[in-house]
Amino acid sequence: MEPAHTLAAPTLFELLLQAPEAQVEALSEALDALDALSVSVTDADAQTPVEQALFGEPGLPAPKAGWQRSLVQALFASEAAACEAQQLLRAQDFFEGCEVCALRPVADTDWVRLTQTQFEPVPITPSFWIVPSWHEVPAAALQVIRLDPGQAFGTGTHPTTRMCLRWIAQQPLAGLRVLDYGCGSGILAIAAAKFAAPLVDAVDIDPVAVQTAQFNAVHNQVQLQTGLPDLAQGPYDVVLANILATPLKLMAPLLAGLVGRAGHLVLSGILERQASELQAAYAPWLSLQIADAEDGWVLLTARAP
Ligand SMILES: C[S@@+](CC[C@H](N)C(=O)[O-])C[C@H]1O[C@@H](n2cnc3c(N)ncnc32)[C@H](O)[C@@H]1O
Repeated sequence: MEPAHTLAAPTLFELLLQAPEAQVEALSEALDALDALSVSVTDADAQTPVEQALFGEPGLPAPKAGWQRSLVQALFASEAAACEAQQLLRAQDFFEGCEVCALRPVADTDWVRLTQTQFEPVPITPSFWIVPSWHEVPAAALQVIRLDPGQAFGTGTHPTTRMCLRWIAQQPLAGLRVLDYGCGSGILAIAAAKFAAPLVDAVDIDPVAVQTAQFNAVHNQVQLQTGLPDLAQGPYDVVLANILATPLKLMAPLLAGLVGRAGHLVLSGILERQASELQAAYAPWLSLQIADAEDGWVLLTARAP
């Protein structure tokens, strides 16, 4: 078994938010997208005279996602991930009316067990799997990325990552130059290299993600050029970016400008209801279409002329 370098940190970090009922669902989905290990919602007014009970019919889900004032607790594997989630959430339109109550370490005495039980091998296609280092490779897995959950987003368990991976697995990438913008763990860049792309750049604003991507590339026997965003110098045949909708909108001129002639732009991290805003933001350069959808998230792709 390979050493699981990312399991060394014994502490989880809690991001505690207060949110009005209408925002709880969007907030929980976004925390999930930001690689929270778990998200739980409780009544902010519990044990007070205005406490509300939420009862569903027996056998049916609760009638609402949250209480009038909900406490949303998300656990992260690192302080950096919790801080980044906080910053990205603050920039989202649905954060209005929400507030951050705490960002603090929480003791976790059985982190290895918790992590290992939460991350099983993930099939992307019947023959392409993401497999943690402590698992045997499933017999059906002909193409494999070995990846452990750690300090950077991207384990293959989230729909936004899975949709990008499915897209990569369907493309003839031989001879193409690929950029993974916002690489996190490097999972998309590693997949592109495994699916025959000869030149792959992976960039992130978070230096820990850059390091993690390089570590994961070495452990998967692929070559990536990793670095901070300045490393990205177009034109690329494929630009992949799985970031949230607000930063993707702001980065429209930059990302569209990195795509070469007949190149592909692949954007993820976008909720269904945000697709048209993104299409409008990129319209001066590229015509984004919905190429895939999963659990309320969409994958938007465009081909340059
Ligand atoms: C949702 S994670 C995606 C990770 C991985 N590519 C995947 O698909 O699972 C988004 C990543 O984008 C990075 N990021 C956020 N804003 C960025 C920006 N303006 N420039 C570069 N990277 C950014 C974050 O640090 C984070 O690692």
